[in-house]
Amino acid sequence: MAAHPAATIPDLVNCFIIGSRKSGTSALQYFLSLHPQLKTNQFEDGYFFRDQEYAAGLQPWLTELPKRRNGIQLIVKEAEYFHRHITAQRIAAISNATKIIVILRNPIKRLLSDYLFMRRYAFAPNALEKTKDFSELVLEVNSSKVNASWGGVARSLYAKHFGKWLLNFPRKQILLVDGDRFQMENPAEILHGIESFLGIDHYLQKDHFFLNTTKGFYCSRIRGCLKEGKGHHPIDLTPRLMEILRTFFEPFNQMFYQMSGVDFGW
Ligand SMILES: Nc1ncnc2c1ncn2[C@@H]1O[C@H](COP(=O)(O)OS(=O)(=O)O)[C@@H](OP(=O)(O)O)[C@H]1O
Repeated sequence: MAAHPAATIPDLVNCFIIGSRKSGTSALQYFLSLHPQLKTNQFEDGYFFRDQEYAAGLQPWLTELPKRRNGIQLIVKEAEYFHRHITAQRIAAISNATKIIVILRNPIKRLLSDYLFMRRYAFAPNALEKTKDFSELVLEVNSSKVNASWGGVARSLYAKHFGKWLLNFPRKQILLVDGDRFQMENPAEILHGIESFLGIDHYLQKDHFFLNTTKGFYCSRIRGCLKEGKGHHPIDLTPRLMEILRTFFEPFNQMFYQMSGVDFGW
């Protein structure tokens, strides 16, 4: 296990929302931040997988986080942690009592969202997503074989990533959230379950939220919707490509259901 300048601090952060990327992590964090017993990070900094920052110790990282007061829990959201395997080991080494929330969406929908996000916002001008169509990236050249070496596909192989977290955290310390349901329904019921998981008061109610029909997403009545940039119109895939992707992901999904004990029905 990686050495770290800090001693183990059992409840350094009460809970991490670790991903997966493009599954609704921001909405989950935003809605939870309405709870008076929760504080959350403002920026995602990838601290636990960035070797240089991690080696510098906890103090600089901690100063960026909200201060915890009695009775207030700290939740840190970093959508990249789920598939960055070193993170599980490093968090467990420092803060092994911390709880973990994983929100997951249908892996094909997640992959599409990931692609569209990179196409719009990737910093690197030579990012493949900027110049290539989805179908060019997702299949190997002149083939109907899925290109599993493309990061977008790899990030949707949930069994592979979840296994690393199970090696480092007891299953009961990890809560799985259905990101498709979270997006489509009033989020209050799922948030109720999260309040129970965290051991905090049941505060968030259905009437804290409303469906913004223009955006097609639930928003907070008091604080409004998530910032622009969240919520893309999906692209249509041909039935053939859809079938190739379904067949490809099926065994990984089944493996994930077995490992987690939850059948998401993807
Ligand atoms: N209430 C609400 N408002 C806006 N968006 C919502 C909401 N609930 C779920 N979602 C879905 O969240 C998707 C973005 O996921 P993340 O926040 O995890 O993305 S990120 O990895 O942090 O960039 C985003 O995906 P895209 O639609 O592809 O942008 C949404 O589908």
